[in-house]
Amino acid sequence: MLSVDGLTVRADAVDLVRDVSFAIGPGERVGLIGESGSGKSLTALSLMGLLPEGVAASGTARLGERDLVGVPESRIKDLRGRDVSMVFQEPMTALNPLMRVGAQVAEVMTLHGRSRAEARERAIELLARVRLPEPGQIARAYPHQLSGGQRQRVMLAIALANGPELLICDEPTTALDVTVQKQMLELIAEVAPALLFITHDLAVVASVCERVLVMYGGRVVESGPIRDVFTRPRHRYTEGLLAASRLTPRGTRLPTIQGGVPSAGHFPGGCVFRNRCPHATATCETAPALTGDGHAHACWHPAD
Ligand SMILES: Nc1ncnc2c1ncn2[C@@H]1O[C@H](COP(=O)(O)OP(=O)(O)OP(=O)(O)O)[C@@H](O)[C@H]1O
Repeated sequence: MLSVDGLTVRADAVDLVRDVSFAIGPGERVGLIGESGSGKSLTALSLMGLLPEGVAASGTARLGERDLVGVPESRIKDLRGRDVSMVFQEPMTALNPLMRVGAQVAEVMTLHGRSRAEARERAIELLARVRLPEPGQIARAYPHQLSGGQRQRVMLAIALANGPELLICDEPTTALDVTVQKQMLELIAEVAPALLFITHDLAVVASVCERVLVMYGGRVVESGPIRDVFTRPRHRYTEGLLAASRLTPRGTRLPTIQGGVPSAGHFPGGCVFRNRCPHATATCETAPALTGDGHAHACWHPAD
């Protein structure tokens, strides 16, 4: 459904993103990881027609039959927020502080042709869909009256308003505390029609996505199912990322605890794997007894 081929992003004759190709099918959740400056955001912004001035994309990106790259702003404007939409890291800068949130959710629908009455009604349904309590009341609130997590849910409601085929999230939970982050990640995984999810955090990508693309120096250096990439990384950069992450790298001999159940890691905010351990050979279970906070993660895989 989304098909990106040879995407290159350039500024002042310098390639910032080089020859990136990937596809995302309906319902698929794909992570885009890589260090700061590796080109993740520019890749995403290219698909939204939102590159900064002086930065240009070439190559092809198609959503179904529609071109996203190399088309005039007038054309991409019709697709943006309707067929493909994006949730950014900081909702406070994306929301209009002077406008009630219900009106902001409704606006993205009236811009794409819905009547005002219909848009207002649907805005409340959307606020309920992103699990905001008392959606009617929230609709009348201004952004500063909501918590960071609530504002991010409003952004998600806006992104979903026109029933997009693809949702792009760029570090959507980085600014949130761990418990709120976990709830938001679960919600995104549940509601995204198809997802491109950008993050620095490998544990987050393992909890939300089925497939992952690893960017380094503007290129995709590795891609595949999470399980394969995280257990058998082929690129040295991916190995380094895994070693530096909260995930246990392949081949680590894990301590045995409590009747022979070995533990792979402890995630204070909750087990991000929810029994879907990315290690190919792992048996995995949540083991509340381990720490008493209900969120220890027990996971075993053999050393080489
Ligand atoms: N407007 C611009 N003009 C020139 N170079 C830019 C511009 N925006 C970004 N870059 C450069 O392009 C490269 C990729 O940036 P990008 O924002 O896509 O990285 P990223 O992987 O998303 O990083 P982060 O995780 O920090 O957001 C970086 O080297 C950055 O400095």
